Amino acid sequence: MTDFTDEELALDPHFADQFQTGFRPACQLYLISPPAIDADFAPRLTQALEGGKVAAFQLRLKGVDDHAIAALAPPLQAICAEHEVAFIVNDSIGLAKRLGADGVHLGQEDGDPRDARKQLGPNVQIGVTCHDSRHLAMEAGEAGADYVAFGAFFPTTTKETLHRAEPSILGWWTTLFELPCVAIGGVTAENAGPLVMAGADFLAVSSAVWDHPEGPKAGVAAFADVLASKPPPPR
Ligand SMILES: Cc1ncc(COP(=O)(O)OP(=O)(O)O)c(N)n1
Ligand SMILES: Cc1nc(C(=O)O)sc1CCOP(=O)(O)O
Ligand SMILES: [Mg+2]
Repeated sequence: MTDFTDEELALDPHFADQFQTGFRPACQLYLISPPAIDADFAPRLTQALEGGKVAAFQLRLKGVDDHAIAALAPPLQAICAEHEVAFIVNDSIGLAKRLGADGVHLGQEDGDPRDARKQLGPNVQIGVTCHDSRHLAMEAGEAGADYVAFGAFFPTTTKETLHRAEPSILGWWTTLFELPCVAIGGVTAENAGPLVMAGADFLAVSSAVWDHPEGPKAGVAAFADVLASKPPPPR
């Protein structure tokens, strides 16, 4: 692919003419696990999923080896299945395959989406971290990703982040491409409005749900209004 800078991509007024945009469903919640979990996590996950519609749950346990994650994942996977929530594994194509997960999320250093597709097949969702880069997002789309993730939009203590994204990248992406985009990084019910209005297909959220003072059910419920703040365009 030709290497345009992000500035060139943002400014080219004819770029949008090459693409057709289609129907986009309303913005949905993509729940990320806390960075570490203990024995009481399964009931907390159930509570969260009872707080409102959640499209996907990502098991993201940094520093825990794949065997340990494989041992604790099945009950969480079952809870997701009961609630019709896609179960996404972070970082590891092999673990996603071993668990029969609904998807895998890959950072820029976590593996090639083409390899993931070969190993996981056509029905498994593959997401790719694209930071604040239009170029990385187009590369991920070309490589067959099912969604691209931009961030971090706000300061977060869940992960050390080196990139800061602006809502305009979501507007740019959704104007040009049908492939869904995820907004991540410090997202709360209070600050998410501009991300939804800019066109985010998913809000990926961890601490705003797990650290909610009234518990994870209230944490998910708190997002209902902002998710509904931009109705999908009519068909
Ligand atoms: C939905 C979503 N977006 C971005 C990330 C971050 O992935 P990565 O850059 O690989 O960082 P780690 O999460 O692995 O620390 C994500 N996990 N999920
Ligand atoms: C996992 C992750 N990835 C990010 C990125 O910018 O790529 S920010 C982030 C942390 C998300 O957790 P919280 O909602 O608590 O900020
Ligand atoms: Mg990763």
